[in-house]
Amino acid sequence: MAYDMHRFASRAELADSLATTIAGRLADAIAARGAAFIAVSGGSTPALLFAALSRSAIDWKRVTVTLIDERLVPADSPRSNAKLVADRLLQGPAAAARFVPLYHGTDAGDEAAELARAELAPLPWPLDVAVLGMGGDGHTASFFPDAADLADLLAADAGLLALPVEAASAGELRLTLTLGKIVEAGLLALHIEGAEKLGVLERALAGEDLPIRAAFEASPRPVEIFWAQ
Ligand SMILES: O=C1O[C@H](COP(=O)(O)O)[C@@H](O)[C@H](O)[C@H]1O
Repeated sequence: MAYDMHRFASRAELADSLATTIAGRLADAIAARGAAFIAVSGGSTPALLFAALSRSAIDWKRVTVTLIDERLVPADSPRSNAKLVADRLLQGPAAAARFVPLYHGTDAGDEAAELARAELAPLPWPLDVAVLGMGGDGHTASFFPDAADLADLLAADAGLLALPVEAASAGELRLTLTLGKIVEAGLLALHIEGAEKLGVLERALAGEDLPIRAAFEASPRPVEIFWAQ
């Protein structure tokens, strides 16, 4: 397991630094092949990051944005990660980006996964950037510790692209990108904030069997950890 730890004095500094790093990777991808592809997480953590990233002066019309994971809820639900992206990231210059959601109007897990796969398959894989978050329970993407089939989900064929996830602690049914597709990203960043999450991450890195550990184990390159108190 390899990683680089980037610590910041404030969450605003973290957001600016991570946004600059991501924008640089996207600009490099655009220069190299005319397009860039990023998957972002939802939840409560990324709002500041999204605001900073949305202001980046890159050629956003060449950028495709999708989600690391999603709750199977309508796009106007406050629980929707797509809503967070629409409200906070796809603003200003970044409004020109193409957004590919994971939720397509059904909350039936297998059907939702099939619809998402059809949208995801033609995208320009591998991801240039994947931004993971982590819950206080050690989940990342929608790999929840109490998902009955967690081992199968983590080991799923990367080519499946999207997997349905059911876990009591997750609330709604969810979709997640496969771990294999996430860790293929040219830049795999983990964005976490607060002492509690840092403690959870440290336990995972020390050997505790939490889902976040699987991302580090699967990643072929160092995971870039961005943390602020
Ligand atoms: O459920 C989710 O939680 C994680 C972490 O969210 P946070 O609110 O603690 O920041 C997030 O990475 C994931 O995308 C989201 O669906």
